[in-house]
Amino acid sequence: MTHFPRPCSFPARGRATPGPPARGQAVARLPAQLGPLALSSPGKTSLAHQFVEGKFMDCYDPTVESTYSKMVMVGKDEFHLQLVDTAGQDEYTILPHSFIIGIHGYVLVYSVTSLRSFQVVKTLHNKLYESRGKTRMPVVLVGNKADLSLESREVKTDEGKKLAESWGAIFLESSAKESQVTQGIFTKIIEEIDRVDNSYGREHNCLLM
Ligand SMILES: Nc1nc2c(ncn2[C@@H]2O[C@H](COP(=O)(O)OP(=O)(O)OP(=O)(O)O)[C@@H](O)[C@H]2O)c(=O)[nH]1
Repeated sequence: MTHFPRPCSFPARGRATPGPPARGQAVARLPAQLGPLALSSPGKTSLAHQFVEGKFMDCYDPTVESTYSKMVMVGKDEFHLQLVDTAGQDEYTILPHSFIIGIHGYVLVYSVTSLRSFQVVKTLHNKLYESRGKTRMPVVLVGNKADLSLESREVKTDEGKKLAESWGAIFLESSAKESQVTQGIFTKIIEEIDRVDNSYGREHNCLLM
């Protein structure tokens, strides 16, 4: 039997379009797959919510677009992370400029229980890479819902690992139910943004420091 998660009782998440990033801000996006049904939704909002609020939401509303803000300490440095949780994507989505301009890094989320979501992140990565002029881009690939039973798994850990390797990206499996694992995703993307940015040279350092 197909299980549809209950809708969230609070008002649907609204649109909050981010402005250009200020100095010292790191902006990360979570584009993922189109999710008219919760079953095909990999858990971007749940990860963002766990990261910012420290809670797991066991309900589902399709995301429009939301922006979260959080100060994050990585090592001795403090970052102001602006996080854009995007509406679900699919392989036919034409990426808007706002996905590219002023965005420092991407957390690409698929669900380990959905092969389709894995295929969609591949397409999304290609589109982002092309749109950004094939420059290095900080990416963390996340296989979410790893807490679900082995029988429901459609993407093996190794497949995720290999894909991330082929991109030169970081790979993690996660469960939005687990606070520490979720925090780890955002620490990694900040470290990755910092690493890639530093390797460009001093001028770009200014944007992040
Ligand atoms: N078991 C389990 N369920 C999860 C996890 N992450 C999210 N979910 C559930 O999956 C459903 C969809 O989660 P969302 O966070 O709304 O997914 P989304 O990617 O933002 O979805 P769209 O807005 O459609 O793009 C919800 O019912 C969540 O409770 C997880 O790590 N484990």
